[in-house]
Order: sequence, then structure tokens, then C-alpha cells
Amino acid sequence: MSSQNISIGHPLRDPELKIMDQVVRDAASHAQHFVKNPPKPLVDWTNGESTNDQDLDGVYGPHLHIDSSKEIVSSSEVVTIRDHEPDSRPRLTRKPPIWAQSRQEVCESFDWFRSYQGGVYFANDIVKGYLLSAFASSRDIFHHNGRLIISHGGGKSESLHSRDGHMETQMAEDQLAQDKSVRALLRNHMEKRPLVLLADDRYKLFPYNLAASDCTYVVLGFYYVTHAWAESHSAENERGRAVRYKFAFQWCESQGEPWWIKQSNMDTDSRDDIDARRPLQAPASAIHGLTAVIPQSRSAPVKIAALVSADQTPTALKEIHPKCDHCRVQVPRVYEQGWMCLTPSCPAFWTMRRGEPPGDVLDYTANFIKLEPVQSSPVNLPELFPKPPPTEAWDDVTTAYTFSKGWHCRQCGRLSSRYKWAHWECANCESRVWTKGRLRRPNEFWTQLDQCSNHQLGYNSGIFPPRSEMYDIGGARGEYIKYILPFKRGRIHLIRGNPRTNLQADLIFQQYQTQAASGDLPFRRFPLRAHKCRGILLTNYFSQNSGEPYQYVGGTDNTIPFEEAGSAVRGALELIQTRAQAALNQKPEFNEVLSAAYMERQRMAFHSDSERGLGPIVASLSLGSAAVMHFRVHAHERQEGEGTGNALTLTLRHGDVLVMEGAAVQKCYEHTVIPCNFRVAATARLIGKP
Ligand SMILES: O=C(O)CCC(=O)C(=O)O
Repeated sequence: MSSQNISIGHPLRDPELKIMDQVVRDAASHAQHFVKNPPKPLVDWTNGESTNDQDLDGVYGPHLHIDSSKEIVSSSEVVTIRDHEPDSRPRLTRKPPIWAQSRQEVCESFDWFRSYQGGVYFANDIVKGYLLSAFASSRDIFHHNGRLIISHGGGKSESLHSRDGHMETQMAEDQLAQDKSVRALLRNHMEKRPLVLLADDRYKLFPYNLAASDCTYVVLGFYYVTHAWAESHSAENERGRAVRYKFAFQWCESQGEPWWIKQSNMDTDSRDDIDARRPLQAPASAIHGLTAVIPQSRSAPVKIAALVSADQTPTALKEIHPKCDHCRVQVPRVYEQGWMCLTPSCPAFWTMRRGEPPGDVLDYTANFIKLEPVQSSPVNLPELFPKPPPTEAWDDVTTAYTFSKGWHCRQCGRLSSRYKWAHWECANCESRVWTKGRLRRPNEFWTQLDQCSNHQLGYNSGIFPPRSEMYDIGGARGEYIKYILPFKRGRIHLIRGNPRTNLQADLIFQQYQTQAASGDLPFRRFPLRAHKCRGILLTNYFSQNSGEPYQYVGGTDNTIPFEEAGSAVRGALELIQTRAQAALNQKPEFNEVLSAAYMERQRMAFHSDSERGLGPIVASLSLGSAAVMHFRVHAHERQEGEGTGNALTLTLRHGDVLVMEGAAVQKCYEHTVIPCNFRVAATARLIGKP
């Protein structure tokens, strides 16, 4: 297509002068236009569609995945104190039934634990999973070969944080029975609900060296909370003490023998190597969700002032346990050194009968750490093992949320994220599961168009309300909107597609789907450079880079030349170039295309395209589902009086081309894209050759 038959708005003679002219001249008509056509509210479709992944936003966070020219350190990255002593524990000789190398793999594949940062995963006030990790306190135990585990949980411990480049200690605070995770653990205890214990390689009480076995996380199995009580611990805070809750977890016997005990029985086997292909067999009950038997508490649940009244303590137990003279609450004797009141609100808390505090060295009574006898009537134990991933869907749509989740490899026990578009693949043994879906047509997403307007300008954004003009490309007419950013920060152009101009976009959308499904276009999720999560954290979308290497997605290793990229990428580049030329009135040069594919609920977090050597024009084509794109000013670029929220929110629809013009757009703003559903985007840039 030649440049003669392209025109958008008025050609610019001197771009900067022209902008100012136009702003003044058109102010009145802009205002009139918006009074007549008030924008409909923009909908962020992902609102209320929580993935139920606890604290995921904090993990991806802002500023975390762009600008490879600088070393990025999150301002609030939590750094865990590491124990550097040599680890003499043996390696595992078999892989555990369920294990992973990153927190993301666990959270995306194992429904019993989806907390990216905390150690307790709960939903509706019930704990589903509990992670045993570093900071074991002196009285935490792994007893009876791990059939009884005592751990202090629920957060608020002392921790080291990196803030603005400096390490600082966050003081330990008192835990309260009402704290969310403590409250949920207490509820599991009182309702006798099983939960799943996991351990990571920092949990020093586990008998095997997990790090040396390449397992960062292992799933132990189902446990009941058989005791819960509060203690006073010495702590690095002003009082020198903090209230901490402790929980005793007992193995659910119907799961059979714990896998690490089986492992130790096999340790006579002198093989040195870990057999990656043969995980230990999980007990049948754990796999099939058969029946379990609940341990009967010989000891009464400790009264937690706000949650349990003394009257709830079974009568038989009142005789067994002593009562506190002050609060009249019955509690078992936990430590050999003497009976203590364990009610934090009582003046006698953590004192012995004569009112004296116990020392720091305490030993559990043999009676307290005996395994509880199990109840005779069995109850159903839920399914522990993740279901195999779905290979088909009733509507043949294989980009729904469930297809983006991770999976559990039955061959080697590894949990893996879905990191390849074309299929699930085990990150350890490379086993694969294929899925077959149908191509999606652009008109399936048309109904989304009613939900939103073109744009929304943020409070005090300084962006002047734009005027919508018509473009004419090769006889096809469409709408074109130009946003002039304040303080000479550049311009953003939205060139809207429509059914009359979208034939090429429709074809490219189809080609992308075919080539991604066959693996010809190797879409995958790449590791982020900086984040707050243990292990690798993959992007929350799939991508593929063509042309020049783009460091942001792995550089040379993950880039294919345009000649090998296939018709979808080349077609997208051509369409972007034609439309962008119409907007800019000059032919932009591009030598790189990053194609991004989003399954349902995936998104691209806030970032700027500010990699070193990047040209000033970045342009993208949207295909498939609509998406919301937010721009906000970098905090360090914010001018006095300028708003702190989103400065500009756009709706990107199928066939739209968005052009960001000027290096200052990237320097001063960051952007995020939140698709409503399955979507593909191709973003073209000019990358300077070193
Ligand atoms: O339109 C999209 O999906 C996101 C494009 C983008 O922000 C990028 O590639 O940097």
C-alpha cells in the first residue's frame, strides 16, 4: 500500500507547533463532543474474577519486570535470613510424590496451597495449606518420624526487609487469635478439618536435604491440628517478648506411611543419583480421597479467649487438665518444667503455678507429644493429588482459566506451570499433555464492546480531551484518536479497527492461533528478572519474539528471525506499519515484534518499554478479546499537582493499533494491559544494534 492513499486528520507541517495550534483551536469542539457523548465507564473485567491466588499482585507488583538496562530491586522485597551452616542431611534417593522448584509452580498447580508470600493458605477462614519453612523456633519439633509436627505459625515474626537498598529488621509483633491466619488455624483445630503440610528446603527439621535433591518444595500430606496454644517468646522488639501461637499437627493415618519414611527404608540402596523418573508412590488413600480417621484430642482445645468459652470444654476433660486460678481456663500441661496458663489476655499468662515465668529451655511432656488415638468412625479425606489437566472443553475453547493452570506430572511428581502455549510440559522429565481446541473468531468478542468507551482521562492527568477523527486507509474508513500528553511527554494514538477495516486483522488472528497451537510459533512464558517470589517467576502471559533480540524476554536465545516467524508475525508487522504511518504521517521503522498471547485472566503488569537502545516509537496491534490499558506516571516523574492514579485508560479492541510516540512516553509513564479474555497482541519496536 502506498503512502498516497493514507491520510489521518490533517498532515503536520511542524509537528510541535501543529499540536499547540490544534489544541487551542479544537478545545471548544472537544468539550462539546464530550458533553454530547459522555464516556461510558470503563470496565476492568478482571475485577471480581479473583484467581484466588493469595497475594499474587504483591508478587508481580509494579516496576518489577522491565528495563533490563538497570538492576531492579523491589523496594519492599522480603529477604529471608539464610542459614549458611553446611547441611549434613542426606539427599533424597527418590523424588517425592508431589514436589516443585518454585513457589509459582506450587500455587498454579496445587489447589491446597496458593499463597505466594505467606506461609498459611486459607480460604473462607479455613486453612487449606501450611508451609514449614525457615525460622523454626527452638520448640518446633518433627517428631514420630514427622507424624507429629509442632510449628509456630501465623506471621508477624521478626524479618529482614530490603527497603530503598538498605536492610532493615521488622520487629516481631504479638500474634492475636483474631489475626486472619491464626484464626483460620484455630478454626481447623476446633472443626477437626484436615489441612495439607508442605515443607521447603529451608525447613531444617525435615530429615532430608531438599535443596541438594533439587526439590525446593515438597508436599508432606494431610494433617489434623491436634493442639493449638499461645506462648510468650523472647523477641527483638521494645518489650523483648511477643505472643506466638503454636500448632501441633498430626499425620492422618489413613494415608498410610509417610513417603519420607518409605524413602528412609530404601536408603540402604546405595545408588547415589536421584531417580528423577520414579517418584515414591503416594498412598492410595491420598490419591483417591478415601477415608481418614481423626485423632481424638485427649487434651481439650486450648481456650482462645474470643473464640471458645470454657463451657465448651468437654466435661471429661475438665478433670484431666488444670484450671488457671485467674482466668479459669483449662489447659493441658505442655512442658515438663511446669504447668502454665496459656491465655494471652490473662495476667497469669506464661507463668507457672507460683507466678514465676518459665525459662527459655523447655521440654515437652511425654504425654503431650504422644500421638493421639484415632477416632473409630472414619471421615472422608479430600483429594490431595491435583487432577490431570483438561485436554478438551465442552465448547472447544482451550484458553479458559483452567487451561492456564499448572499440572502435576504423575511420572516424576513435579508440579509445573503451564509454560508452553502448545501443551503442558513437565519441567523435570518433559512428559507432555496435549490439548485440542478450536479457532476463535473475532465476532465472539463483539458483545464486550458494549461494556466500555474508548477512554477515560485520570484526575489531574493534564491530558487534554482528544477529538475523534476519521482515517482513510485504502478506501476503508475508521476512527482515530490522538492523546497529547502534558509537559511535552509525547503522544499516544489509538487507531480503531472496525468490521470494514478488519479483514487483515481477522486473518492474522486466525494465523496466530494456528501457528501457536502447532508450536510453529513457540509461545511461552518467560522468567521475570526481578520479583518477590522464591524460585523462578514466569510472566503472566505467553510471548514470542521475532526480529531483533529483545532482552526483556530472554534476548537472543528466545528470538527467531522474521523469515522463520511465519505469516502471522509478518502480517502483524505490515498492518502495524501501515496504520502507524497513517497516524504519524511518516513511515516508522521497526525491526522487532513481541507477540503476546493471553489466556483468560492473564495480563501484563505495569512496565515501560524503556530497554536501552529502543527507538522512540512503539506500536501494537490488538487481536481477539478487548483489553483495558492503563497508563500512569512514574512516581519520580510526577509534577506538582499531577494525579497519582491512572492518567489514561484506553480500551483496546480487535483490530486496533496503538502507537506510543516519543521516548518520553516510556520515560515518564508505565503501562499495563488487562485483557478481558483470550487475546493476542503484536508490539513492534526498533531495537538499536549494539
Ligand atoms: O497490548 C499488549 O498486550 C501489551 C503490549 C505491551 O505493553 C508490550 O509489549 O510491552
